[in-house]
Amino acid sequence: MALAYDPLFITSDKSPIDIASPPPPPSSMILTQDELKRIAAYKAVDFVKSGMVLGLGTGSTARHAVDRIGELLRQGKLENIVGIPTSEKTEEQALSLGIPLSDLDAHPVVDLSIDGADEVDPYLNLVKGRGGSLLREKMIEGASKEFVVIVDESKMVRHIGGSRMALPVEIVPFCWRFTAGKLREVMEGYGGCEAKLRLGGEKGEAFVTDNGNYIVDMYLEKDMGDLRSVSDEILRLPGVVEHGMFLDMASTVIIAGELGVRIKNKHSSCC
Ligand SMILES: O=C[C@H](O)[C@H](O)[C@H](O)COP(=O)(O)O
Repeated sequence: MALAYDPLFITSDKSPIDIASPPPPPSSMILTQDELKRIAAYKAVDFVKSGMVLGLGTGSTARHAVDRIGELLRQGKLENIVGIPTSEKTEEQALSLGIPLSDLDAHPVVDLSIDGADEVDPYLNLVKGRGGSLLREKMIEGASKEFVVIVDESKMVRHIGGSRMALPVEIVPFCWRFTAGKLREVMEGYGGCEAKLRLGGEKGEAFVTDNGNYIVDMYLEKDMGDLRSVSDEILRLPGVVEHGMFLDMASTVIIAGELGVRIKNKHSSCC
């Protein structure tokens, strides 16, 4: 499907993202958030080459990238792709598109992963997992030589947690209240948080991840400061499996906005 955007608007910015800059001049073309997601996704698929092992992300943005890869395979414009899905949902989508699939056991090194994110800070640190798929995503994207993140501009934040929405932590179901309490205690040293069990079904039961675990969503009260130190403390808690901060993992972030597409590369971002 043809995209309604002007490729001349694709820019590659060497400075940190300035989210305080004045709004762009009015554009005659109003794109929906989903169209922006698709624009970012299609741009990311330009990085894909025949023969690659690809990490296939999860969520409403990554879904467009997976669709596009399927389309290019069908058209014969891509060949010999092996996809490694980051969730059962993506696996189902990829299978329906005829994308050949494998896993990290068979392919411990992934050439390129493409995935969405819930937040991106100016240093390209991410929050992921609001859709519940953070563990497999972190394993596969952590094993990738290149990790391209695709977002619409609403995902850009000044600091991790800055959207005031959930920072997910995957935990084992055993005594989840105890682990949620420990997470609150840890976070007291970093500005405090509310920590709530994520619920999934109509009957108010806990959301269960593809790995059979629960998710506690942390709502931060302040900028946490030293993210590496928060990460280490959270991961030291015995009931915690993984958290949704993806620190220093993204090599490129593609941001689609009303004015076009900006591309941020890790090595051109600040600090
Ligand atoms: O668990 C979900 C994943 O981390 C998603 O990549 C993330 O939540 C972004 O999803 P979306 O593209 O739907 O905003």
